[in-house]
Amino acid sequence: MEKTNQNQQDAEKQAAALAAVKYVKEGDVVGLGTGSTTAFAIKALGKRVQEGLNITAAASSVATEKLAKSLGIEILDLGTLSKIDISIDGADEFTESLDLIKGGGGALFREKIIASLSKNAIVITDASKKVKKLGAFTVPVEVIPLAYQYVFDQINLLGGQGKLRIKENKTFITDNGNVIIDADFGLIDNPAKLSSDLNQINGVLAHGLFINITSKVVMSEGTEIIVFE
Ligand SMILES: O=C(CO)[C@H](O)[C@H](O)COP(=O)(O)O
Repeated sequence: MEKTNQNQQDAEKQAAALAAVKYVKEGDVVGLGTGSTTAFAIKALGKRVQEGLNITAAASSVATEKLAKSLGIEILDLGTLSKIDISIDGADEFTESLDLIKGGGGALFREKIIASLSKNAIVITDASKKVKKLGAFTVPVEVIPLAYQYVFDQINLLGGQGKLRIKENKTFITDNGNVIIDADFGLIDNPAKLSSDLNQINGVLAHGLFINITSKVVMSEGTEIIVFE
């Protein structure tokens, strides 16, 4: 990506993050996603905390937990929570019907738990993430390692082309100790059906299709903030 485009995209990410952080209220339990857009939100939230806002938070990744703690945000154990008031997370793609592909950063499982627990699951994006149909971005599928080949073959039977995620010349391992298959299904006509088909494969911990979980998408485009809900 050219530098000016990158700067523009970062400015949009930050603007969406700042707009979303305004929804957080005193006393809220806040779910924190993972990624570069969410990092802008965590920093803005940290600032509000330093100014006196009382909140607690749940983190979707080790990286997010580390960043939040460094800013003075108290982190709760996700496994003990039955509800989250509001969550803020990014996405790799979204449609106007609020279906998403997530997991580019590999935190999809905990992100899905956080979004599922959230009364108000807010997604923040720059304008490049909005699509008519999901699927230009491959669907991340988190797989328990011993089921790798089985899941790979099942993805193939569903019409997908899987690829083991590699990062810095090594197999990418998630915070949960699993691997990720990035699955290319082409443009997806029926994301809800594909989501349910992937859920039924033994060995799949989670996949990056987020269907009917999101409350609103706060998107920044140029100088405008557009909210889809
Ligand atoms: O799902 C995610 C991590 O698992 C991220 O929210 C997604 O990849 C978007 O990342 P970024 O904000 O860096 O563009």
